[in-house]
Amino acid sequence: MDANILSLHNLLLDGSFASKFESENSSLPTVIIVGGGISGLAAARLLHDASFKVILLESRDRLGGRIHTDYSFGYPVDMGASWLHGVCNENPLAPIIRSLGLTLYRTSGDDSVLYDHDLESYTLFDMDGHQVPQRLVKEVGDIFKKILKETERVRDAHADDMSILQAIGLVLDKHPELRQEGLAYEVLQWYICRMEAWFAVDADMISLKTWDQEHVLSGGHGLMVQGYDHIIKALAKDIDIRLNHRVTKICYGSNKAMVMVEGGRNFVADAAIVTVPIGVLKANLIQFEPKLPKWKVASISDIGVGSENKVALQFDKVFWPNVEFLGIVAPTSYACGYFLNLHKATGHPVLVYMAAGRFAYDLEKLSDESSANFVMLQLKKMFPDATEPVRYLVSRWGTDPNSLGCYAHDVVGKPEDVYERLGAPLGNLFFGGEAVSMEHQGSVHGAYSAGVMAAVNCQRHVLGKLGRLDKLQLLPLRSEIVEAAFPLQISRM
Ligand SMILES: Cc1cc2nc3c(=O)[nH]c(=O)nc-3n(C[C@H](O)[C@H](O)[C@H](O)COP(=O)(O)OP(=O)(O)OC[C@H]3O[C@@H](n4cnc5c(N)ncnc54)[C@H](O)[C@@H]3O)c2cc1C
Repeated sequence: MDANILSLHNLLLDGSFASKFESENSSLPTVIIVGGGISGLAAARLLHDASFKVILLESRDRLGGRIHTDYSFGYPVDMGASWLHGVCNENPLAPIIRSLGLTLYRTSGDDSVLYDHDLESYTLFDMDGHQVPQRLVKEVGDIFKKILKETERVRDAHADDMSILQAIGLVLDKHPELRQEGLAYEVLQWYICRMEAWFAVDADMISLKTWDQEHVLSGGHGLMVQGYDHIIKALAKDIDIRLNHRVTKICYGSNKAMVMVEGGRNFVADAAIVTVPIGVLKANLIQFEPKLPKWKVASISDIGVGSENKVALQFDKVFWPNVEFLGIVAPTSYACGYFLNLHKATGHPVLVYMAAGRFAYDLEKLSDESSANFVMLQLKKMFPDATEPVRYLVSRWGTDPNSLGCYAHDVVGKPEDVYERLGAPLGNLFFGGEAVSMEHQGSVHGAYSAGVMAAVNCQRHVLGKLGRLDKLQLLPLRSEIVEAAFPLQISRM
């Protein structure tokens, strides 16, 4: 018997059918969306605008997921995503950003070896607080580029994948002239630290085969000056959203989908779209009935997830130089650190310390106060006269049960088709979320596109079942958003 029917049958038998279901007494096609991040909201928006009845279930008491704009400093500070990667009209988020009139502060142009920053936008310090000469920063940056270029030869020479750290080791064995010593070695470690931040894992976990294979959108990288959550609010307008609804079980198949939440309430619809983070899927926090097939389970375990955390410090006055990034170099990439200077982009006296990979997980072992103290020690190395922060915020993306990591990455030796398998629908169950994005995992625009794609596939499936395919509507957004013709507003002071 179909698992859905079996579940319904069991509920009828124990007499709890009527009380347990929030049944949709409507002739409209119905879809339940699990997760209220950008991906779930993009899916909800599309289906709502296509006249579907949509219910979005979100476990937290807020929307946005890994987009979290905090206002407790009195102005927006993004504790999750903060950059638009690809400041160009091809970015699927560009129409919404334009229509909302949001400003972007561009921190790098195309092809920066630091991904989201230009080489010259940094001021680096050594562990004793001495500023690293800018000439050295630039020279080592160019050497780092050469080393990375040489890793392409290592890739060509080896059929099996290896970590980028291993490949860098092989390059330095073959080209001892590229080896660095003393302060230059520490600056090189700092570049590796920045690379680790992009993937949110340490260099021994970054895949040599795929690290540079992403088709990065053009236009460089821009900070969302007014905060990312304006996009969330715009997408959420008029959607039936149920906060504090943690989904524990999803029954799917060929007829109805049934979604159960903590506390025993159930929701039934024609289909469901799951957009919870890959970390949540990995931890089996949601039970599926029937069980997910082996190939789907394997895709979940074959996709990696890393962590990144931020400690945002608000000061009463600015005591640091007017550069975009302040960094500390150290003998290992683990011990290197850096601060994003929000003052440069927003005018607010805020520094955001960013930690990635194993260090991000280790930081979560500390209390908020200890994290802030640790970060202040780093800052005081650079600026002995640094004042104490007025307020601070600390993220915990790695251990928060609603995220369990920051975003997906390719593991070393990644099987070819993991993302296709993760995204493949199962009957009336569809998968969205950043990890499903074929080309842009780990990004807001990738998550958005994955949500749109899941909604389009879901819409086709449901209308096909109802014999109403003529009603298929592929418009990804409300027409007033799509038609907004303002240019992207980009600045760099
Ligand atoms: C620190 C950090 C920095 C980042 N920086 C950038 C950046 O600068 N630029 C960029 O493009 N990307 C960045 N990213 C990545 C980007 O934030 C994500 O790729 C994107 O926001 C993911 O969206 P999503 O909808 O797929 O997932 P999420 O936003 O995580 O949404 C999933 C939702 O599901 C909910 N949920 C979980 N479990 C359940 C359950 N059982 N039942 C119901 N709901 C549940 C969660 O609460 C969450 O709201 C960053 C991420 C982090 C953590």
